[in-house]
Amino acid sequence: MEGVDHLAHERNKSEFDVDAMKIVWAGSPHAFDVSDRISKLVASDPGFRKDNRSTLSRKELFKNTLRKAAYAWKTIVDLRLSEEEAAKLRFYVDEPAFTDLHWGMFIPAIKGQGTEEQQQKWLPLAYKMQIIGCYAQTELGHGSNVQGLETTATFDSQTDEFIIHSPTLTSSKWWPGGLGKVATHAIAYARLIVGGREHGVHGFIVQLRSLEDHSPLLGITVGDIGMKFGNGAYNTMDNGVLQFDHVLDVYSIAFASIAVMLWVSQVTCEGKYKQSDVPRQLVYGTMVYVRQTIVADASCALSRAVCIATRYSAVRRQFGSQNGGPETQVIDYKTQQSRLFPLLASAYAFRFIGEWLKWLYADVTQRLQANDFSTLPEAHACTAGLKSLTTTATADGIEECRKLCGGHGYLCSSGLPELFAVYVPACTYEGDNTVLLLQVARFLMKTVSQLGSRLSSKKPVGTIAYMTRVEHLMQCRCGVQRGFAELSADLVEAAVAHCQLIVVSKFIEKLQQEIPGKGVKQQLEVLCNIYALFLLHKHQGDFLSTGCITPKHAALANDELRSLYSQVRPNAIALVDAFNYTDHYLGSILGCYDGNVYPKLYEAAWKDPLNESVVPDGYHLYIRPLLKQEIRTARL
Ligand SMILES: CCCCCCCCCC/C=C\CCCC(=O)SCCNC(=O)CCNC(=O)[C@H](O)C(C)(C)COP(=O)(O)OP(=O)(O)OC[C@H]1O[C@@H](n2cnc3c(N)ncnc32)[C@H](O)[C@@H]1OP(=O)(O)O
Ligand SMILES: Cc1cc2nc3c(=O)[nH]c(=O)nc-3n(C[C@H](O)[C@H](O)[C@H](O)COP(=O)(O)OP(=O)(O)OC[C@H]3O[C@@H](n4cnc5c(N)ncnc54)[C@H](O)[C@@H]3O)c2cc1C
Repeated sequence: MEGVDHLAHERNKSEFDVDAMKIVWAGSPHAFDVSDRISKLVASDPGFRKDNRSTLSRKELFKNTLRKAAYAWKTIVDLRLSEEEAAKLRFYVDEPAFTDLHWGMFIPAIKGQGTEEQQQKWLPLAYKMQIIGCYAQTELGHGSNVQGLETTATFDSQTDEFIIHSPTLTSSKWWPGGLGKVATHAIAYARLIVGGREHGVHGFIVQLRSLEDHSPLLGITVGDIGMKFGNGAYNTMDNGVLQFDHVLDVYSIAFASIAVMLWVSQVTCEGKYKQSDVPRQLVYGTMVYVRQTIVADASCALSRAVCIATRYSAVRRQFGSQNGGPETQVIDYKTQQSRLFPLLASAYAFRFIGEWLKWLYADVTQRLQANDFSTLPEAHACTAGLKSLTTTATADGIEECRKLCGGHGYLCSSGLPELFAVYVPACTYEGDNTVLLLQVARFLMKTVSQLGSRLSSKKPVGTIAYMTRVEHLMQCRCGVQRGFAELSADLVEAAVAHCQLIVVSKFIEKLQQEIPGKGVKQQLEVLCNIYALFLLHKHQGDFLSTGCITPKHAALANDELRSLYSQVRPNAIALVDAFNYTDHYLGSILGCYDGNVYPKLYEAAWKDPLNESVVPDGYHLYIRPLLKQEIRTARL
């Protein structure tokens, strides 16, 4: 029945202050207020409806996304929302679109790598959306290997301009989000050529389309690369293909390139190239920035899936009826708990590691401004490794949540298939997860060779086993005289172990902070222990081989896990309520707040276009002849 909370009995079991946990999840009372207000604003506005996406054609879907993006911008302007509120609104609109790359990469690239002069030129236009930008780095032939990019930017000292060109088919820019049909400008990465000499990959701001009629400019060929995984999903985004045919950068100011050249290097008006003495990898700065935001995104995506699966697991009953009584809630089965609760713990773990990574990125950015590059290698390794670890775990976790919901998890109305389809490219974009782990492995090898076996002593006591595991994995690999490439698969395992050590240690450090609210810290301690012991159980071979735990310890850890699952059980619904997601944002009948699943599933079925007629199109043409044997049947 509408209005009845079918999960009230679960909510009454909670042993902690849910409202206080909401603040912890949001990060602060202010952050909670903004999230709560904006999520309800979006949920209550029919202009942001999203439950029909799976029934639209690609063109209808894309046009609807453009409508929503324009409507969101109008809402932001009309309500005079702050930058923080506007970002939250785009988050809760929950539709991959060109705006993600405009705000998420194009603007950060200019802010992070542009000089004052170029920021003054481009940022006001970008903030007012008078230009729409994308980040055009990947090419048809190269994505992971940035130094393999083929697009060229040749400096013409006669005209004081750059000629951007795609010399080969494989040099076509390929994948940039927003590029296909919307972006008017790109930050394009190209090989800089000055005076016949090549100076590696640099970034350039290039105008792609007329601001008058949106037609591609002279020398620009641009379009969409076609349908992607899943039906609705990421097909709201116009990932594009772009070719430059000797584009003279005549449509914007003469000096086209962004200041990464002025910051990392310079091209003088006389056509002289001056390499400054900063690490050339600063040209990758935007990727480092996005990787740390992707870690925070992982906690959002995983928590969304876990909220759906947890609420549905409390609603669903299957088997176990005693004397005609109610069947057993599937959330009470130990197998369901052993699959679901580690994901609940991971969602909280990724939330806190995302907070720490945001601090680390801000710290390294501040140091870079003072020409202090001392923490850049660690920042690169951490952002690369944690992006890889959290996105892999989240993609796998969303799929596990779908399976935890049985058959109904496969319905679009569960919200899980689309969430999976939209999320999984995070394991690839912003750096293929294996390629990024190889960067971490390289960092660990260097650290071991510099520090000897002790990778780091600065870890909480509870992580000794985790630290010993990493050192053991590294010693086993570094000890043998074989090349990095030969050992890379093993070193990637050590890299994963290192990242897991960081997540566990930052969760423990979080618990050392002052955390207000009845029972809140206790619940987080249970979740932290679940996260740490679940991984210890999953990788117990590594831990046993280090000798720092015995088989008896491993057995005790497993017993403790079961006990911890029992402690979470009465609090599970409250722990996912703490995410404070609206039904609109969840987009899931199985995860609806009131747990009134079956009537909503049944009602939703009849809304499918296929049910607009009781006799389907095609019956008279194909089925009736079949049934009436009017088609000559093969001799049996
Ligand atoms: C439900 C949620 C739904 C959400 C939906 C939202 C939708 C929208 C979201 C969209 C978000 C993002 C869109 C995606 C955008 C992109 O994909 S942009 C393109 C991303 N591309 C990449 O990430 C490419 C990956 N490759 C690289 O980064 C480099 O090629 C690589 C680092 C692998 C190698 O670089 P090289 O230049 O070849 O360097 P090496 O020789 O390996 O190393 C040399 C030294 O440099 C150090 N290094 C490398 N990178 C960095 C760095 N970034 N910062 C600092 N230092 C770096 C490296 O450690 C070596 O150091 P050493 O010599 O060992 O001391
Ligand atoms: C949805 C989506 C959105 C995107 N948006 C953008 C965007 O806005 N802008 C942009 O510039 N790009 C974008 N990209 C491109 C993305 O950044 C690249 O696809 C990504 O960096 C991976 O590069 P690749 O495609 O070349 O993969 P590859 O490197 O070709 O990966 C193929 C396989 O090779 C393996 N491999 C590669 N190198 C090594 C190595 N050295 N050692 C071991 N294994 C290796 C990988 O692990 C992988 O298994 C997007 C991609 C997607 C899917």
